[in-house]
Amino acid sequence: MAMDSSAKVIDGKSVAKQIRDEITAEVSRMRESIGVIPGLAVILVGDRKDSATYVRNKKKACESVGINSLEANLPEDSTEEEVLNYIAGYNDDPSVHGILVQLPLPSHMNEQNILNAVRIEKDVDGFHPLNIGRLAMRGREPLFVPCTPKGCIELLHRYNVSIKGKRAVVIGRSNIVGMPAALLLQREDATVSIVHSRTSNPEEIIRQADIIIAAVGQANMVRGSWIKPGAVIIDVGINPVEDPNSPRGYKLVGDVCYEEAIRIASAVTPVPGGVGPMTIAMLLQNTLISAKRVHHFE
Ligand SMILES: NC(=O)C1=CN([C@@H]2O[C@H](COP(=O)(O)OP(=O)(O)OC[C@H]3O[C@@H](n4cnc5c(N)ncnc54)[C@H](OP(=O)(O)O)[C@@H]3O)[C@@H](O)[C@H]2O)C=CC1
Ligand SMILES: Nc1nc(=O)c2c([nH]1)NC[C@@H]1CN(c3ccc(C(=O)N[C@@H](CCC(=O)O)C(=O)O)cc3)C=[N+]21
Repeated sequence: MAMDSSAKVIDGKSVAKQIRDEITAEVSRMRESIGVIPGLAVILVGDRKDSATYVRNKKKACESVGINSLEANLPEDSTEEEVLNYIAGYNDDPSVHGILVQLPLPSHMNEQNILNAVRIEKDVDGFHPLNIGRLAMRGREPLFVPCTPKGCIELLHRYNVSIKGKRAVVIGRSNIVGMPAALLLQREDATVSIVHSRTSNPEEIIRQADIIIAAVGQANMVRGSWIKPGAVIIDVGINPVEDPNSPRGYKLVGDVCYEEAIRIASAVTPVPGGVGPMTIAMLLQNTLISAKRVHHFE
């Protein structure tokens, strides 16, 4: 069995580019036929370096497809009320079709109050409890699906990985990635197990997976010996590790040991260049969906 040479790299960066091209075409068709330009508002509180980088990337991505981007940069010591005021302003602003509050928020703020305040019609992150609730229920449809899990499923679809009836294991159960990823896989008729920090024998469970979505935040945690030969691996983790050879002094690695995984899996997403760019593409897609929906534009 030629496991070694058959493993495929799932190129999230190029799929994301393809999706951005599709969005660019739709945005200009919409502008030309009804004169509406989709708008995304991003609220960033504090000056975490990683968050600032992500917000900058989101803004650049908006510009690249012709979506208007608005940005509110609030100081770390802002009050919850100030954040809520910005949300209220964007909720009422008809030029804004999507609102994203960058997470994590400073610890003195109540994340739940803030996420609840975003109008569900503009909840392009899909984090409002009503959207998550609908995602969890059979026969209901959320207005928006969370971007990172949506990007993971989109990669599986675009690489013709069938999900129905397969055993999927999601590692991690966070509100923003693991939990909605498990719900989406279940909606796609996979048989889903969730592994978390209290799981006993995680390796044994992970080894049964035809599809693995890893969203843990632990560099290289999943080893080659934990992987069933031929499994498909979506690695969401983004972990900085020291690297004296890089000009920044660090490099980014996933939650899965890539060098080992590529020898045994049938397909693997790299880090960087895997899920990250897809997250941003899905955010643009959700913003477009929102603008189309309010303006009844097909
Ligand atoms: N590519 C992208 O677009 C994105 C990437 N990320 C990256 O994905 C990773 C996960 O992010 P996020 O979900 O926000 O992280 P969280 O820290 O919120 O959640 C981590 C989850 O992993 C579980 N976990 C932690 N340690 C272990 C372990 N040793 N074994 C099994 N499970 C474990 C935790 O379990 P428990 O619930 O028991 O605590 C928790 O459910 C991070 O590296 C983050 O940077 C995040 C968002 C988007
Ligand atoms: N409300 C909210 N919504 C989010 O979607 C959200 C959030 N908060 N908080 C933080 C996480 C993280 N996240 C990423 C987005 C893009 C990349 C990304 O583009 N990564 C590139 C490059 C990374 C780099 O070089 O720094 C890659 O993996 O190739 C990574 C991570 C969105 N998140």
